Amino acid sequence: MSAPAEQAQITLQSPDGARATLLLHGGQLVSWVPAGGAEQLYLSPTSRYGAGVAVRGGVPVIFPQFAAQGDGPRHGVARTRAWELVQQETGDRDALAVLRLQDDADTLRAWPQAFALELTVRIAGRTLEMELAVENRGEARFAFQAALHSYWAVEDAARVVIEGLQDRRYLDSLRGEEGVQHSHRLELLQGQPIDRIVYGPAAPLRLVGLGESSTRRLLIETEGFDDAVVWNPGANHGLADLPAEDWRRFVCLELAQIEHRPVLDPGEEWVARQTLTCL
Ligand SMILES: O=P(O)(O)OC[C@H]1O[C@@H](O)[C@H](O)[C@@H](O)[C@@H]1O
Repeated sequence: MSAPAEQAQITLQSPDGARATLLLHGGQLVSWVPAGGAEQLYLSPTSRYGAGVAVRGGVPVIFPQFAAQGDGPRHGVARTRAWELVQQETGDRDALAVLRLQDDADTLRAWPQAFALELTVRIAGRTLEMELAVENRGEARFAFQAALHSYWAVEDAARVVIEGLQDRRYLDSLRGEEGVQHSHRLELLQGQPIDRIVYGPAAPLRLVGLGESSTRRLLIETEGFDDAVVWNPGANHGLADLPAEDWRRFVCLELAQIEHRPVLDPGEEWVARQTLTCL
């Protein structure tokens, strides 16, 4: 599914054939096709678009608040605003774009801090790199949360296994209970919702989709993000911007900074990355 043509978008194509599409709205990556591969991101065909709206799918940028863990808009102010393109380049082996968002009268009403975000997206071969930089451009210290809320396309969410979260403490956001995952593999339950914040996940993580004809493996590595979120709304989701059956079509595995909020003094910057490799 691609975003409507009237949405302002940037297309990246590396010489080896990898492709990606970013919307200026939300600075949101909505498509990544590695060289010789298939679409890796889920984008809801019934997503809404427009000012102030969150697009359902791709990789929304969550900042400065995760979910309802603060007084501001749910999942923050970055995913519902227009970003600007500040750089786009095609190299010998890669293609990249840098998008920027900074505070304005609207964001200051929602969160009274002067900030700048820069998102760098680079594709090459079967790899995608996303770097998020947060800068304090104001005169007061601030703390924040952030996440790259990635919707990975899968054949069947009920047949997905996530590896690499073993022995990690997690918060089950549906039950409000903490637990520890002991097993090496987290298997998603048939049609049941899952919503977990996993603290201090091991890197790398692996998302394994057991398809009818083949097994798909995505390797997820991070520098700078301490947490991960696993989310799927399950069969009875009731989400207006998601077709009833499409809970099967994706799993959100998001790298995030939730438990320990980075604190930035005026002029300071925080940077974190996620690198995906389609195995
Ligand atoms: O519907 P939203 O605001 O995009 O949020 C989707 C999901 O995002 C996940 O990151 C949260 O862990 C879930 O609790 C939430 O339901």
